[in-house]
Amino acid sequence: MDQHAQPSSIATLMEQMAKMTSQREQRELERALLELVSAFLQSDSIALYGVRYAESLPELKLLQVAEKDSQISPDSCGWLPAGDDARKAIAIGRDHRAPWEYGGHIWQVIYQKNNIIALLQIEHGPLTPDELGFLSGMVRIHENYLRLLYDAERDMLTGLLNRRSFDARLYELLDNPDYQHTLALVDIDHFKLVNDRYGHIVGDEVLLLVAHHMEQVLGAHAQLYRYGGEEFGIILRDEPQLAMTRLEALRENIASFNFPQVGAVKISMGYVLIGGQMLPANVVEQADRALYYAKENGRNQTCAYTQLLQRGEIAAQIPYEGDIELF
Ligand SMILES: Nc1nc2c(ncn2[C@@H]2O[C@H](COP(=O)(O)OP(=O)(O)OP(=O)(O)O)[C@@H](O)[C@H]2O)c(=O)[nH]1
Repeated sequence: MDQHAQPSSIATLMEQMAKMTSQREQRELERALLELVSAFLQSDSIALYGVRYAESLPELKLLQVAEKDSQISPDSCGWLPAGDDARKAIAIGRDHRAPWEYGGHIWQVIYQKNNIIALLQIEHGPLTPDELGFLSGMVRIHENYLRLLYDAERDMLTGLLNRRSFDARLYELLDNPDYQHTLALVDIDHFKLVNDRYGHIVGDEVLLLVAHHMEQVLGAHAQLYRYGGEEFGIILRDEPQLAMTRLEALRENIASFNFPQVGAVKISMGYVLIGGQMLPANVVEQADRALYYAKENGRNQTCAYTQLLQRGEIAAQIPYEGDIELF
């Protein structure tokens, strides 16, 4: 800790707190939390790590760092197995959510929906009761805002990302194409029949289970969205050939599952490489046309827009040139 640093005034802290609670994006919210804690504790080094589990062992990824003269860029850091101190802090954080001092650091876990998703590591000596209370309170406020952000971007029924997040992600990908991505649209076959025969609640259960299978089969390779109704969107970090293999694995996985009460449920999919299209609406339209073809030609299959085009099965799409979208 810097012995000569002046404690921040209440006015400065309130301003920092207002800044934190005005954030609408997770990374900005985390950045503001670090600034606030840094202003209050006058610590020379604070790091925020993301936490995930690989075969029940915690792994950490540096998300944000507030450090004097730091050369570290969080963007260059990947997931690494948690060190002994961090592992201990996470284990203690499961029962004890208050800040905890160990090995010259203060550790504080951050929860989201009963899971530890992040870990604060603050270089600091033992905290006074006031400092402990402040840090604890700030982290609770941060968690409340994380929850609001989480709910705003998710679908209530399936827990997948919602349509709003889908649109935002497509804009992002078309604006900054980094490496290849594929968009697939998924539609449950004859889903109306499920609702008609077994009722809406069973229909909801089918949607939930389909989402669960998507997470199980594609979770590590794709972002999953509930696009609307019984339709899902998948953005795969793969070129179309590999995407096809993964999508077929999903289709077969769902087709072989015995859905409670309903029995067999099938899905149809259409996909396209993201890139070169002018607007998100063009990408969606291309995937949708491949999906429509799959539906019209037997269902329970996966169709590629580009292949259908090359084979002359569908006509080329006329891009929406007049569709001016201002963002
Ligand atoms: N249970 C439930 N049903 C939904 C939900 N959203 C949309 N649906 C139903 O999904 C069904 C979609 O039916 P259709 O668009 O006719 O398509 P389909 O029966 O799946 O037939 P194909 O797509 O042609 O194979 C309708 O019955 C909607 O009421 C939901 O959140 N829960």
